[in-house]
Amino acid sequence: MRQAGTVNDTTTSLFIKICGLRTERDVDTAVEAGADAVGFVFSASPRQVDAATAARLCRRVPEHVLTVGVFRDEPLPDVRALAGEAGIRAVQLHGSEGREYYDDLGAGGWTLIRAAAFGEAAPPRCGELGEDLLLLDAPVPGSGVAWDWSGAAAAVPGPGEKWLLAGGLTPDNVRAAVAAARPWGVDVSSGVERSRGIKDPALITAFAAAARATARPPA
Ligand SMILES: O=C(O)c1ccccc1NCC(=O)[C@H](O)[C@H](O)COP(=O)(O)O
Repeated sequence: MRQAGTVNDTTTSLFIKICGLRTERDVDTAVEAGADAVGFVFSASPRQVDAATAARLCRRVPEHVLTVGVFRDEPLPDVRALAGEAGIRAVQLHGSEGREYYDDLGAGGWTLIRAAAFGEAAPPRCGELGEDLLLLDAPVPGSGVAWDWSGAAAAVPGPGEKWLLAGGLTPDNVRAAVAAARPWGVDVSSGVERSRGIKDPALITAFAAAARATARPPA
């Protein structure tokens, strides 16, 4: 069973995160499809949820699935308050939050996910800011825009590092994306939507099945 501050690393399957969930049906579909993590966006977005909604949705999520709150440069007290009220177990940060910000949330017991756009001057390394997991994304998060994943395998995390690939993934391209980038797991939002901010249960199920059928590349 996964604890706060850790992520499951006991299988050779890809870790699968479905992000931007807003309804009971979204959550139930993702859990039934076998997601390892579900994400709730608290930043300004068509997918934004408030703390009460996230709390209601989190209560439906079984213990073995990680609940993740997504933030971008919000004041730290707001993140603590929203994450606490919602009862989420992990915080995913997309902005320019620094080491002290990570340390504070880490001390609060939250699993920490650092999102970074690939192509930054210095290739990111998982753990640099105290995060448990790195997420390599497109320059605009949640945009559904793919990037050149092929550069990531060689240039970014070292062998065996935990990192999630995100940005423009879909049920149709996830297999090729994993072969190109060699991530530890995958994260999707736009690619499982029928219109911006509205999830499609059939696409969630198809994405999870396609990702589940793709073995995690060896470290
Ligand atoms: O989804 C948003 O609108 C959003 C807003 C602000 C910060 C992060 C946001 N989303 C993060 C994600 O949903 C994922 O981590 C990832 O970027 C998914 O991207 P995509 O599958 O390309 O939509």
